[in-house]
Amino acid sequence: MLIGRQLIFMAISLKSTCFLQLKKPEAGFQVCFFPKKAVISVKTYSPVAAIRTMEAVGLSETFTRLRKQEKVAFIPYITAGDPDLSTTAEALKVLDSCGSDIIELGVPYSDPLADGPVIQAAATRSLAKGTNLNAIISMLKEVVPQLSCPIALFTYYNPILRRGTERFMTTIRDTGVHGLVVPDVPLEETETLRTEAKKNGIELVLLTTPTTPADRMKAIVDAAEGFVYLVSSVGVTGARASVSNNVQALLQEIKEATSKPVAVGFGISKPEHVKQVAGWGADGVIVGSAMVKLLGEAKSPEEGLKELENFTRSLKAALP
Ligand SMILES: O=P(O)(O)OC[C@@H](O)[C@@H](O)c1c[nH]c2ccccc12
Repeated sequence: MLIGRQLIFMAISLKSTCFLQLKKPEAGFQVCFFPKKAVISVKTYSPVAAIRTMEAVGLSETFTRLRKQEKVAFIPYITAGDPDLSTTAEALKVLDSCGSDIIELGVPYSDPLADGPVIQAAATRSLAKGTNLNAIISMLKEVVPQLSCPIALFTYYNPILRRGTERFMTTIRDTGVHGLVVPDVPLEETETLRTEAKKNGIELVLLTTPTTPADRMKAIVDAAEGFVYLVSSVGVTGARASVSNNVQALLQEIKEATSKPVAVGFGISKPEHVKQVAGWGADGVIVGSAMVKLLGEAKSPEEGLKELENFTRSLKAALP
């Protein structure tokens, strides 16, 4: 039997035990082996993905799986290095184990023009601690293999520019990152980013806002990978008392233009918000500032992690 590239396998089922013989196991295939169930699962890898060691699948595939189960993705955002990188590592594990479907991890930046006071303050604290991209990368190399959900790295363009797009993409690919969100690059300027991201198996998420004109929104959703990020309201990030009713109509408009998954972010901070947005037909909900605040303002990292866990569980419980 021929699957993908050169894999030829022979399965011999002996009562309840399966044996697989791989002619070319080094060619980038993973074989899952279930001794008691006589089930053979063969996961094909592209050569790029073969570098990865963790189990998580990419962003689009995560949404495909969730859609089949009629579930809505829960996507928390935290800023790397606040209060410190070892707490971020623990926070990623906590968020993963509480059922997050994708985690958006922010690279702190000195001029975060789309961020409100909470994430700005988190970035400032993180930078003051000396957090930089190299340190984030080393942390991710250790932690990503322990996570079952994919990571979408969030960064303003400057750190990419400094490193060079090509090198940036190969570096994040090697850590096992699956997606990328860059809020300050307009669609017209994303070509190089998209090409390099694609080469490295990274899905580049694009954002649309309530003030994006219809034909521009269409161009954005056509080019978006992983998912479309619907910014719920104009302005900057930060918890709000309610989610704008306008989001329902915006979701409908986007869904008429694309079958790609759409996740809503900005201002979502309570279980009621999460429930409401899911009820309006979103494929995912993104919660940032409310998470960042818990971690950044806790009396100790341990307390912050505990609060993060409780909060994540309460938001998850509000989703179908
Ligand atoms: O913080 P909020 O309002 O919950 O929004 C999500 C958000 O934090 C995250 O996706 C994000 C953080 N910084 C951003 C800048 C632009 C767009 C999105 C973001």
